[in-house]
Amino acid sequence: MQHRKIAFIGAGNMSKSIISGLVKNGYPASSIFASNPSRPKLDELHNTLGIQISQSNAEVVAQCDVIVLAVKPQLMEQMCSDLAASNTLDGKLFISIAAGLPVKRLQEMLQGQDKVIRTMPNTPSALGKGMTGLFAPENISTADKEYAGQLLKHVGEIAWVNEESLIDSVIAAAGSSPAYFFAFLEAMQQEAERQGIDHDTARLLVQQAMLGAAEMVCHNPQLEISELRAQVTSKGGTTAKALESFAAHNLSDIVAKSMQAAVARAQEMARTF
Ligand SMILES: NC(=O)C1=CN([C@@H]2O[C@H](COP(=O)(O)OP(=O)(O)OC[C@H]3O[C@@H](n4cnc5c(N)ncnc54)[C@H](OP(=O)(O)O)[C@@H]3O)[C@@H](O)[C@H]2O)C=CC1
Ligand SMILES: O=C(O)[C@@H]1CCC=N1
Repeated sequence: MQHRKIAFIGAGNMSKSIISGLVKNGYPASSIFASNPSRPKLDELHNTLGIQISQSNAEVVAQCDVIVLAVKPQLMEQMCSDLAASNTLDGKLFISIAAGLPVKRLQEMLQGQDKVIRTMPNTPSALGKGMTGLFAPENISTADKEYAGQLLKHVGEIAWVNEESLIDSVIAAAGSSPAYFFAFLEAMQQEAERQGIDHDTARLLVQQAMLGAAEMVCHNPQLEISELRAQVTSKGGTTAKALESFAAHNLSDIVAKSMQAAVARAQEMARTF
């Protein structure tokens, strides 16, 4: 792929995850720039990954062709307005990773720059195991779409959606969902410890079971996930009892409502920011 010069505006958790994955998977560090108001995160990125850094957004933008908008949604408007004042944005491709900010709103914030692709990545990108949803409006060229897709393929799987509203569903299913799995594992580890297993062993038990389960899902695409569940569930056995307890507490409903809450928050952010 082309290794266009790319600037990450905001060097927080998500930028760090994507940049780590990019460098580990062969995107040249010399073509990756990041800016951030405070220094420590930049220094860490420079020292560990060898990328170019600056505390000035305008400075990195001036040197790059692709700009990743990676600040918190509530800070995006101010940051874009400051950038637009630098008069260095014409012709550049913008890739937003922000939750809840529609392309149209981002174009307004960028004061008329219209080459904006909206994406929703997740933090496992740092290990090359990311999942990113992408949406490109009609004015985006095939070359820019291909670049954005290939860029994010460096850090995991990608899925294009053809309606922008579906990006909110990508947030609920993949952007936010690593945290759901962490919360589930935390609860399991806690209960294993309560039952008498020591802290480290409890962690090993739940993390290895989760990894094994995830690998089984990935390696058996021909099987529905429900079939993999059935294979563990001996008639009259222990798993059946645990699953009965999940059902009695409406696990599916809990999950559905939580994902709907994530979508609703994304929609609320679109109205607020
Ligand atoms: N975390 C996640 O799992 C995911 C996050 N996202 C999206 O990624 C974006 C960033 O989130 P996340 O990385 O978690 O947040 P972080 O707070 O970790 O990172 C945001 C960074 O932006 C910096 N920043 C603040 N103001 C400016 C500015 N004016 N110019 C440049 N940088 C600035 C902050 O610097 P400082 O701390 O020094 O103030 C901080 O380092 C959000 O829009 C979020 O919706 C998307 C998918 C997943
Ligand atoms: O919690 C958030 O708003 C961001 C978007 C998806 C993951 N983190």
